[in-house]
Amino acid sequence: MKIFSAAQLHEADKITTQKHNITQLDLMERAGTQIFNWLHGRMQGAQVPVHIFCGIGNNGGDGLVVGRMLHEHGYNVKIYIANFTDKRSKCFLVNYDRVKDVTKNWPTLMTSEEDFPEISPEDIIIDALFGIGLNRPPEGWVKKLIQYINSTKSFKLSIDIPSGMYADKALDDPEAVVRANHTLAFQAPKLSFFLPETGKFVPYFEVLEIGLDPEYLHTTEPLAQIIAKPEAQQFYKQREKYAHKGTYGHTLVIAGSYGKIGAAVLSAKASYKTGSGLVTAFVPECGYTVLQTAVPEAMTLTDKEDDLITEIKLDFEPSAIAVGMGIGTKAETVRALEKLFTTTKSPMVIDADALNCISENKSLLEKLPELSILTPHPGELKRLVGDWKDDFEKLEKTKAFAKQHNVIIIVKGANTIVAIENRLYINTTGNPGMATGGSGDVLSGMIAGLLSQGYDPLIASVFAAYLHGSAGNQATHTLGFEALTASDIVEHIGAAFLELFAMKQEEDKNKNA
Ligand SMILES: NC(=O)C1=CN([C@@H]2O[C@H](COP(=O)(O)OP(=O)(O)OC[C@H]3O[C@@H](n4cnc5c(N)ncnc54)[C@H](OP(=O)(O)O)[C@@H]3O)[C@@H](O)[C@H]2O)[C@@H](O)CC1
Ligand SMILES: [K+]
Repeated sequence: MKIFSAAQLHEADKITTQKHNITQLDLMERAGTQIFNWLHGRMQGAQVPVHIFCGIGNNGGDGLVVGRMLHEHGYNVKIYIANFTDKRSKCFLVNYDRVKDVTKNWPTLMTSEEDFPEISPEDIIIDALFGIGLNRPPEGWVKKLIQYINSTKSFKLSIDIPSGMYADKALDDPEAVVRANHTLAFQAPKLSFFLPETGKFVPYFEVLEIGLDPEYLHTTEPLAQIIAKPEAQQFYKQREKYAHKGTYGHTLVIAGSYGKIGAAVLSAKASYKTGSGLVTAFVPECGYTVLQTAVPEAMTLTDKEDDLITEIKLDFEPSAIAVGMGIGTKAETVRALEKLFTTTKSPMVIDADALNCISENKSLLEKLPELSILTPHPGELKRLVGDWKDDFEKLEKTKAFAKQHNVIIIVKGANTIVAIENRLYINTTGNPGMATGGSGDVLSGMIAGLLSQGYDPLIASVFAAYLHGSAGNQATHTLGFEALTASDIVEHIGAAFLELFAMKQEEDKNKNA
């Protein structure tokens, strides 16, 4: 699924009305009807008081359509217009009149704090104050209204976007955003839903299709793309019946130093569990017995040094390499990395301390093989691309860095984001339990495991991020968040593959029935 900017959504709106010979009002009716259907399906006529707060733009117009339909269906609804300016939109005005046609309970015009209504904790609030047309932070009594809404214990449903938040830029005033329990976004989610500073205002959302012009949506380069189950299903390559272990590549995991050999164990195991035919771990001498015991399937090569990696000597050509987990940043290790980068042709995942080595020795960047995959957490990313003022600038800097150095960057976080050239892919799986030591080592091993099997670097990146989050989600079914460890993620990689097609099998069964 694609994510569009506010400007693109306005453009899509315009093109849809022109090409499909419908009016803006028809589109608003569609949008409002979708929200009404969502509510009606859940409320089933319940007489819970519903308070709809409308602005004077088209988001407010949507609120009026919902209010009219709720009235028509006998719901207990009260509509308020936050009358902060006289510049009401055309569609707002038409729908304002239409409400008056169906009820004597006319909308209340609010012009100051004195007009704020009483709201009980059991009531429902619908927030239609501002949509994607917000162009400055809400101020004065309108900001107070948002804070008043937030102070209630009522369930808050935002239409299209929580009012006070922009679709595609940083918040101006976090005190002036509706803290919605749920958001129903039209046609596509907004980029701000997925970034830490703004996403916290959108704990849950659903997308409602409103039939914007398919050609525009298909051909327009989006701000970002969402990787959810339908996309992940398409990435999967079926294994061949006559395959042998050589068919699925030989992954090399270069990891570990004294006290951090576990990073190599997790990564090597994850490569195997993701389907790599063979896995070799290259570790300092002190890791030999650990590896042979903890991952008997893996072959182990060791450095001449006991406690760190100083020279990577290989006796085979790896199909893919994951390097950096727990290796430290000593000068000898940096030299070993430099040699690796300049001599190897294998696709490569560069993680953790290897990234820190690069940050401290920027000349290494020029030596990276093309389309190497860098997997920084926020601290490592900052050391690579420099500081940022907000999440949106972080993405811009990341994209610029990826383009400049012809690499793929996987920004790890609640929504892991993959950047390549000017494009962004946002992962949707994962959970807070996965913020645990070793989780990243598992991801690196998984990406390399997919690379070894011939997945191209971009697909390996986005698919591994999806499977990694999905494995973490599977693990929570029996463990919850707190008890989840990186080893549990590894143990649930199989379940993540199975889950990928679980629904599809059900659908196929239904189709054949
Ligand atoms: N995408 C689609 O295809 C469809 C979209 N639809 C809906 O339209 C919504 C977008 O509507 P919209 O463009 O009218 O903007 P919206 O947010 O309602 O109003 C903003 C208005 O308020 C003003 N204003 C701005 N900031 C302000 C502030 N801080 N404090 C005070 N005033 C402020 C600003 O005017 P200004 O004062 O700047 O002249 C502007 O006029 C969208 O979210 C969705 O719900 C559906 O109906 C159908 C299909
Ligand atoms: K809203």
